[in-house]
Amino acid sequence: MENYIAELMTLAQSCDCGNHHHTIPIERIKIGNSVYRELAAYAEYKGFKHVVIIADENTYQAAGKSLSEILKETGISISLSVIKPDENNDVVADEQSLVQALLEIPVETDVIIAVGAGTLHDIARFCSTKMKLPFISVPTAPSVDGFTSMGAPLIVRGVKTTFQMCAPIAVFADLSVLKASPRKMVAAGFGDMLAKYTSLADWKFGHLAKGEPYCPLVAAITLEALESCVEKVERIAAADEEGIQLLIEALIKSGLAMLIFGQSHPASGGEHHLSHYWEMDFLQRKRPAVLHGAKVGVSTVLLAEVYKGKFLPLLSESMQNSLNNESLKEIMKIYEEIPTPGHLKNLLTQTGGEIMPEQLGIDEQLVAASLSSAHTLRNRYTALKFMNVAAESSPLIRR
Ligand SMILES: NC(=O)C1=CN([C@@H]2O[C@H](COP(=O)(O)OP(=O)(O)OC[C@H]3O[C@@H](n4cnc5c(N)ncnc54)[C@H](OP(=O)(O)O)[C@@H]3O)[C@@H](O)[C@H]2O)C=CC1
Ligand SMILES: O=C(CO)COP(=O)(O)O
Repeated sequence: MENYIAELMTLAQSCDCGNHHHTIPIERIKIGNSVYRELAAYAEYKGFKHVVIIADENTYQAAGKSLSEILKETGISISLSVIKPDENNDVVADEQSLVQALLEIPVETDVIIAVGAGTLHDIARFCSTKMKLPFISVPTAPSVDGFTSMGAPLIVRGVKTTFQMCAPIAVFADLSVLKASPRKMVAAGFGDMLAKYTSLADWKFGHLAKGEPYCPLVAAITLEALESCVEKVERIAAADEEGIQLLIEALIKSGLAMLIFGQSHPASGGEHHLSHYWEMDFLQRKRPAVLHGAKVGVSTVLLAEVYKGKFLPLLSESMQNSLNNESLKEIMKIYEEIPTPGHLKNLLTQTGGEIMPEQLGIDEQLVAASLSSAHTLRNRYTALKFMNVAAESSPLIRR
């Protein structure tokens, strides 16, 4: 994929959207079998003498152990930070995990290797940024698009907040490890991609309605990654080598889109804000975590329903005065083009993903609370925010 990165950088240079495009610092992206030997060769080439692997019990068993053995053969010294689970037995990117990782990274470390899924990558990118050390990404499951992004959604004092940190300098994704990851994580990765239907719509909406920064190139990269998954949903559902490869490539591309833009707008709209709200509620009530991609898959179906059933009528009713007709038509078209909830459910079901909040233990009360409050978690103008802000200011509007 190095050619892909070079192409993106060229396209970004000629993009005239007016936004700053971040340089992609990723020197290598290897997706294949036996790529850990390539990682060891890369580490030697970079002159790294001391590496620290950040993993947890599961991901150490899935990949960290074999990677350590390969690295040892090269004479590189290895330290290990195995992040402890919380009282619900979940590994969470919160203050305790961040401090544990920082304490366990020796001063002589040259590079951090994140071995795991989304949470471990966010812990590693936080440490990497704060300790001014590069980090290498080793995904153990195709579950999120956070491997190549620069944002770290962290739980700080119980609130899920994204901090812009840094991207890895290289990614080594071993297909045999990814194929062996739990099927629920594959379904979650597909859910995180499907969420781009509503996130892309919300991003364009924020731009047209409030002039928020927007980049058509970044949107196109994300859309292309989304469509590549939908077109081959049956291969992803089969979780065979072709399916897993195309899913991890799409997740990596979506992460790159966020990285170029420097913010998560292309990948995270109202559906992510609902998911973050649910996650925080579960943490507060000490309930075991639900996979991020499972939540955003379900919240995408829910929002597709809300946007088509309530937002579109509301929009034509209340926005005619504040937007020119062309923008209004464009916005209507964007939300009309989101696939129907039925179609989204069908896609998620094929991969083994959940489709209804109650399947994830999210009850009606929590859904209702999230629909009226989740928009406050991010400073981003989405249709979800519009519905709430408009509802507050207009007695005509009922949620
Ligand atoms: N930075 C960004 O741009 C993005 C960040 N995110 C963030 O990522 C986080 C969610 O990440 P997600 O990947 O869903 O889940 P986690 O990283 O939290 O991992 C969930 C579970 O996967 C297990 N696991 C991982 N790999 C394997 C494997 N190969 N075999 C067996 N078990 C495995 C872990 O086990 P155990 O922990 O027990 O070892 C863990 O229980 C959220 O905090 C989300 O906000 C999401 C998208 C983008
Ligand atoms: O999860 C993300 C993209 O999939 C990132 O979202 P946030 O930056 O909103 O937390």
